Amino acid sequence: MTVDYLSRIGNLIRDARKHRGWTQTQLADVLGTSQSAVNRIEKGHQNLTLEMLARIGEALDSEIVSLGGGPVHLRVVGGRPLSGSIDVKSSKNAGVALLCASLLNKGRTTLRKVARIEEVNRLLEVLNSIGVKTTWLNDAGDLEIVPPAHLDLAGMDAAAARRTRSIIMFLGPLMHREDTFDLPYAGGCDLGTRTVEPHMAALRPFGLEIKATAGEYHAVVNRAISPGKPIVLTERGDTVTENAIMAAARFDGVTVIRNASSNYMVQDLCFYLDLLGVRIDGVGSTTLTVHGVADIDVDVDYAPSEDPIEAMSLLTAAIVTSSEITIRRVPIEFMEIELALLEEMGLDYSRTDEYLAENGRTRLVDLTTRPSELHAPIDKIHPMPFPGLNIDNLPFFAAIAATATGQTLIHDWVYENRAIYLTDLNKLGASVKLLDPHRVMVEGPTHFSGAEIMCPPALRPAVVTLIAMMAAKGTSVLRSVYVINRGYEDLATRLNSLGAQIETFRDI
Ligand SMILES: CC(=O)N[C@H]1[C@@H](OP(=O)(O)OP(=O)(O)OC[C@H]2O[C@@H](n3ccc(=O)[nH]c3=O)[C@H](O)[C@@H]2O)O[C@H](CO)[C@@H](O)[C@@H]1O
Ligand SMILES: C=C(OP(=O)(O)O)C(=O)O
Repeated sequence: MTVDYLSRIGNLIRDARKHRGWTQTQLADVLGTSQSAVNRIEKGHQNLTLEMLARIGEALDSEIVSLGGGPVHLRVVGGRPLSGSIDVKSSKNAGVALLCASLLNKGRTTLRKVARIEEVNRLLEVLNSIGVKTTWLNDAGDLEIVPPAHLDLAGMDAAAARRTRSIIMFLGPLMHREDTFDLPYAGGCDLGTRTVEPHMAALRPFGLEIKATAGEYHAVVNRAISPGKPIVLTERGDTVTENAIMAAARFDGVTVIRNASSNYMVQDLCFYLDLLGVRIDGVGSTTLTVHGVADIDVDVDYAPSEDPIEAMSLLTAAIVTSSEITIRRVPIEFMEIELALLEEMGLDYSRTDEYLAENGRTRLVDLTTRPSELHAPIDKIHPMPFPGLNIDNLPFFAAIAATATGQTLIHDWVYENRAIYLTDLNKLGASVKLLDPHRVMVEGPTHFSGAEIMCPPALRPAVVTLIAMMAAKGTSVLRSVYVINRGYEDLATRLNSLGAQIETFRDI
């Protein structure tokens, strides 16, 4: 290996170790070596065997290099303006909720234009392993789901289940089918600890008791227990609301859920359940009244709405590359605050009149961006449960703030371990200062320049890094991008259709 290659690998190992939150000593302990050896490796001063590389990759849960069949990387030639139009795809978060909700129905569910993303693939693997028949009907992403009379829960593909957090949404539907069942712990992005306690509290009034031991949730349903009063969620979380709704959907009675999330994926779930005969009053508000039905056996066809987070991602790509593009099919109700803030920062754009999504409910517009001189907002930027600036859209403001003149404070109060990944933008020439685990100060404007970076193990920060690379002069490499494919379908190809130059590659 040449010295240059060794130092590149060393940098990737250092990034992967830091993403894990480990010190050099912690990594050394796992590898059975010394801290000084790890230090030499990271500096590129140590020859490495392939075996050692594989052990490091395993320890850090991040394949540093691989031979064929391994992780996918992206090579980005930046500094190219974008042009043309692009359609927003349906959302990951409605997609996964509806896959879980299909378990409430004995009949066939057909979902239209489901985003073909890794998160969906993992859930399909889980569903198939327990006996659910799923078929992609065409290239448009129409998906047919036919549940079996009896689920084979013992056959569950635990490895696939552990790679998603969405598996947590099996709790609500499964409690109607089984008296006892086990589920692997929910996984997903590395964003710090994400509690499941609110899920347990929301489902307890329906008689579901969950014990967590040895990497599994053990669920027992006591059918003598039913909610006698409104269920008050302790957090206005999206998946916890969905679990409560799915528990209520087949509870033979009326359930009131307060402090419910009214976010986009919750609305899609309610619209789907409506087609199944479950009436839900208050959709779009924080009090939902669910009129459950004990048995659901309906052949149903539903088209989940477009993804506001993908819309924000595309908008960010346009802003940081100073481009004029049209983003079609933007679910405007879930982007209004983001757009209001961007207007305040000086974004010049236009929008069409509203039209309806295929679900007949969600309001869409097309947005056309124009190159703009942005300035930092006066106040800090922070997310809130809907209606607020979307929690998943917050990271995009780091890249936008980096192109704006002045200092922007971004406060990510929600996730314990997400703001830190935004400092990866510094490798591309930005000035992002981590003030504490939840706040970063971004100083712009930035002239991004290319770099090789290990993908942060969190979806949105990873896409923010990719987008900054599109604005960076020169060539960048983003390594191990599974996490991006978890939430975006064919992102590189679709950005290329707008004029980006992103090549997908693997190691030899
Ligand atoms: C499959 C899916 O739909 N995933 C979304 C869902 O995950 P999900 O619903 O699983 O989100 P979590 O329950 O993990 O909530 C995210 C974090 O926010 C905190 N929290 C949330 C609400 C609240 O009122 N107070 C509070 O403190 C939670 O403690 C947690 O730390 O919602 C998240 C927050 O919008 C999004 O990032 C995810 O994309
Ligand atoms: C955190 C996210 O999703 P998940 O709940 O799937 O981890 C996200 O979409 O940014």
